[in-house]
Amino acid sequence: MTELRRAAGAARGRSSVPEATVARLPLYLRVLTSLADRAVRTVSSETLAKAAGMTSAKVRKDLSYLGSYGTRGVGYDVDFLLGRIAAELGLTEDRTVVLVGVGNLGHALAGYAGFRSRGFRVVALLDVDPDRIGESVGGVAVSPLDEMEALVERNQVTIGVICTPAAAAQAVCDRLVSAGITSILNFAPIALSVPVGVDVRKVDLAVELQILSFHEARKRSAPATGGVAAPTRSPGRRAGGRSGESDDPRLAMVTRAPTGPPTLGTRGTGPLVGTTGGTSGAVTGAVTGAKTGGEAS
Ligand SMILES: NC(=O)c1ccc[n+]([C@@H]2O[C@H](COP(=O)([O-])OP(=O)(O)OC[C@H]3O[C@@H](n4cnc5c(N)ncnc54)[C@H](O)[C@@H]3O)[C@@H](O)[C@H]2O)c1
Repeated sequence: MTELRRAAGAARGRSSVPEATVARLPLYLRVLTSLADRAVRTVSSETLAKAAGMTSAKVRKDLSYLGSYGTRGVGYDVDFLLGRIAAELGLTEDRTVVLVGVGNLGHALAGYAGFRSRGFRVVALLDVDPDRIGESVGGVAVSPLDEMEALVERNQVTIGVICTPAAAAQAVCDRLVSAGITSILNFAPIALSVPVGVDVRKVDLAVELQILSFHEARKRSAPATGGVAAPTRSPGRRAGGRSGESDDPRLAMVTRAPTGPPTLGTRGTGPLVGTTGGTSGAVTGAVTGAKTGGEAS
């Protein structure tokens, strides 16, 4: 706890950290958490890089933004680094979440234990279907949509998850924003409009599959040597480490054709492949970049 307080204090005085680095912090957090669980006290940038699927140079650069330079020959203090990253990501306090639309997807998400273990507490489930009201999912009872405002206020919720059909999503979003929600995770296949100051992230697994399909197609059309397509390598293990390396951790777990695809969208806004570090498990990949006052397409 002292470690966390120290880290939170340091975070308050921080300079701005690049968005690409912020996107990689959940990956480091996951690796460090696993090391801490095994009572590992220090870690080298090389070990961290290998586990997170990127180069050690990038790890060192990223961590330098947090004021963590490590000790030569020793590495980084795992607990301290955990605290710094948690502070940077605002994870030193639990976040409450409201989920709207408790159908197939909403059920799966609401019952996902990984949210709580990472500091996200689903405190309210909302739906319009009278048959769902009162049902308990993950220990939380489904409430009527009409109770949204009261539940958001009572639980000081700032994050909303939308799992409704697309046709209902914008209205639900507007209502969430009016109720005080300032961050939205949208699963509905629709681009949401939100006022400035509200962040939206969109998850679309179909986009992920389409991108995997793209890579499958490229693998097949890649020039074969002796009848075998050239091997693909993960960015983190690429010799030299630089060529084709992405700043986005969502690409870190993807094997790609050696030449890499042409632009698949603007970094941070386009569809990217892989597993998002902060949302692995029930929510994987397909998270488009967050934008203040609008949704990435
Ligand atoms: N992003 C992805 O990768 C992904 C994957 C699967 C589904 N989806 C999308 O997620 C959404 C939910 O899919 P599903 O399979 O769970 O559908 P579903 O029909 O099983 O569930 C939708 C739920 O939303 C509720 N609902 C409808 N209108 C509402 C409103 N105005 N307010 C509150 N609740 C409302 C319904 O009563 C229902 O319980 C859909 O938009 C679907 O396209 C996205």
